[in-house]
Amino acid sequence: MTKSDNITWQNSKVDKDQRQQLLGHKSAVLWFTGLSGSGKSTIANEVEKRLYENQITSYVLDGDNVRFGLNSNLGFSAEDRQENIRRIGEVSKLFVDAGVITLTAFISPYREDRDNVRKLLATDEFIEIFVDTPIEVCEDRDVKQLYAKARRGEIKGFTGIDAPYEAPDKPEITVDTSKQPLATSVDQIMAYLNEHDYINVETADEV
Ligand SMILES: Nc1ncnc2c1ncn2[C@@H]1O[C@H](COP(=O)(O)OS(=O)(=O)O)[C@@H](OP(=O)(O)O)[C@H]1O
Ligand SMILES: Nc1ncnc2c1ncn2[C@@H]1O[C@H](COP(=O)(O)OP(=O)(O)O)[C@@H](O)[C@H]1O
Repeated sequence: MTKSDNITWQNSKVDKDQRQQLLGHKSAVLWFTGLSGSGKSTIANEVEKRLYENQITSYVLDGDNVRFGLNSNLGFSAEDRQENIRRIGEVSKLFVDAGVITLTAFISPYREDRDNVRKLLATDEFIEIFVDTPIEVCEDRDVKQLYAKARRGEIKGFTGIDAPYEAPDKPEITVDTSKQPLATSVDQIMAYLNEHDYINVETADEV
């Protein structure tokens, strides 16, 4: 649905398949979801590094960073989170069309919002990665001291404390950073990409 009248879709002369051929690998979104502090950014950035070292074009869209720019007019109400994820879904689709392996690190707490992004893309272009780290571990880490603030009532509607997190039903990949080291999660994701023919990387490197 669009608010604008009198707009026409403009076809390009170079298509996604050609861009993928040029880059030498398929494109897709690696959609990380999980609580604040679960490890989304850490893993996404390490996977990006590993892909780069293997000459694979990738890009990380990160919750905090995108909220400084594109989504600076959005807060943390359910409606704003929905719009946040909708926009990131659309941006991810553009990146995938450009041939890039796109990694997104957003809490994306609502199942319906994530499923709407899945619907925007082809079946094999959306890879949901559930960073299933228990809240006790996230809260214990409290990287940004936000859980402490939320417990003191200084932040309202904090995910996992007084705002919901809906876990995925059937994520393509699940990692629990309280049970496995960073390198194992990175290997697991690289292996998935290799096994499903997104990339063709000979051996796993050290993280
Ligand atoms: N109320 C509330 N709830 C959850 N998180 C909060 C909140 N306020 C600020 N923050 C900080 O914002 C980061 C989450 O932004 P996202 O864009 O990923 O959130 S969402 O997907 O729209 O739910 C999140 O970053 P991460 O820790 O990287 O997940 C927090 O640092
Ligand atoms: N096995 C692990 N995998 C990923 N992160 C880990 C692990 N163990 C500890 N951490 C730490 O947990 C924190 C996760 O923070 P971050 O990646 O910013 O999470 P998120 O993006 O989900 O908010 C980082 O400080 C990271 O160093």
